[in-house]
Amino acid sequence: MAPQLTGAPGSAAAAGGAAAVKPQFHHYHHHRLPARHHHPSLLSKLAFWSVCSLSLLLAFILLSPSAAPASSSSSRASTDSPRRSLHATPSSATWGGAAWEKKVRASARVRRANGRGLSVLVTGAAGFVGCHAAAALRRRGDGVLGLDNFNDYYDPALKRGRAALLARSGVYVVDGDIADAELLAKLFDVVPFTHVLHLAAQAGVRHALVDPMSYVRANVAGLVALLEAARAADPQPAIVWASSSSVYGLNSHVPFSEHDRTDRPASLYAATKKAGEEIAHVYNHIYGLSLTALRFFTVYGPWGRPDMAYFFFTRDILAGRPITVYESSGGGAHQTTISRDFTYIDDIVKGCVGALDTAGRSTGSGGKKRGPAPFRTYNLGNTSPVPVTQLVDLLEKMLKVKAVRRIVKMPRNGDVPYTHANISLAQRELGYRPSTDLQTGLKKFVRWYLEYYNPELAVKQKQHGSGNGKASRGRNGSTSSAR
Ligand SMILES: O=C(O)[C@H]1O[C@H](OP(=O)(O)OP(=O)(O)OC[C@H]2O[C@@H](n3ccc(=O)[nH]c3=O)[C@H](O)[C@@H]2O)[C@H](O)[C@@H](O)[C@@H]1O
Repeated sequence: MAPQLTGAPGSAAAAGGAAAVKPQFHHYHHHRLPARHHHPSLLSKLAFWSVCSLSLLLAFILLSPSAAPASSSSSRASTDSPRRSLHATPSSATWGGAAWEKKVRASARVRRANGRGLSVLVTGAAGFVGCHAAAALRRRGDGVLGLDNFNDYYDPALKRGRAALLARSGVYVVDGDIADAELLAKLFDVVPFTHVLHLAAQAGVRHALVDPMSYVRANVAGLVALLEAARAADPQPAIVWASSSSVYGLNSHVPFSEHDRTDRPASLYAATKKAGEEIAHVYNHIYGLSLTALRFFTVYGPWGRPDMAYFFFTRDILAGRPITVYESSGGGAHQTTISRDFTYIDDIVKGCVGALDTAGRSTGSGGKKRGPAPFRTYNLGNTSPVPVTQLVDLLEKMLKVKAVRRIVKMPRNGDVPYTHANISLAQRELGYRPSTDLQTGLKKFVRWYLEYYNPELAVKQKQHGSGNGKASRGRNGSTSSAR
């Protein structure tokens, strides 16, 4: 791991920019009615069905982020001046213009001495996994361009921090949304990407109870927007993308193998990832896109996601706040303890890079399939599940603070009790070999966390090898991240 990235952020929450939608379709329905010859009941029926169709159409448009009007594209087609993205993002992103294109090209340029390398578009590059993967690719000389909408699912400052690190190593992260078809078309136009590492997503299992539509926008509509752009691109890139261990849902056959059932998701998040796997199959089948889905198992590490348990447990333990630890509500052979196959970020990054390196080519061009292309699915886990209670024990030891535990029965919030990856397929075909156990990886996370959020405590712990856990809050504030 490069010194600047001793941990990693997970997949960035993507898409979902609220587009201003102008309903321009009223006339379409009206002008089809020959007004004079209608019987009153026929008229009322027609009026009724018109209203129904209009409502449906309106609902569809309002719920679809890719529905931004593509009007006035000609006036915006100039490459000479920057323009606002069609999809508002919290940062009011701009893109376009000659200087912008130059930056995009420079970032995506392969830097290996032999000139042979990948040119990769990394979506969700300001996210946890995205930022680490982009940095790893850049380190070996591949061309890397990032794309992220910097949304506020969790503290955007953390995402900006990751993007700043990438900028220092020469990776530019375009501030834009995967659902912005115009932006994607432009990117593929400017750079003939060989690969896309698609990590932009709405992540998090429990948040789907709070904002279900954000999952549909990012993980379904956003994925389709990306695949549409990729299938129309010439050359078509090979695509490697983040699915999730959560697709195994209520599967109780362990360890989870790629051959196991994935048709019983326990959360909307899982259902949208599963939908993504099916959608990917369609694009592989019709357009010859090379598609590889990676099922990540609870990825953790430095620069991680504040919405994940290991992260906010750390924050709350340090602040002396109680943490809620779920215990099994019983039933099922493997469900006595809530456990996760926690997987360290560097191992996940190796899996991503292995998947990119072994991805066969897409066979289509300009939207036309020329032959069968690879369609692959791999588990990327650690293959050694650890109970969540043990995770808390480890954190207490490393932080030197006793946690205030509130033990509660696991609520029906989309969580599954147990995950355990069978990784033999990834081992065989990607050369994937995870090498970091939870204790080692968590130590690296805690070191990063203290340095980032609580540098005084970090120094104290380093100097004295002990801490009282009540040290002052760091310059970034240990409670700053949104959940
Ligand atoms: O592997 C995956 O596919 C998924 O991993 C994580 O989901 P999860 O494993 O549920 O990770 P956390 O949300 O960090 O939860 C870890 C464990 O802590 C437990 N937990 C969570 C929250 C809490 O307050 N208390 C608690 O005991 C959960 O039930 C779970 O067993 C990510 O959040 C998902 O985005 C990802 O797709």
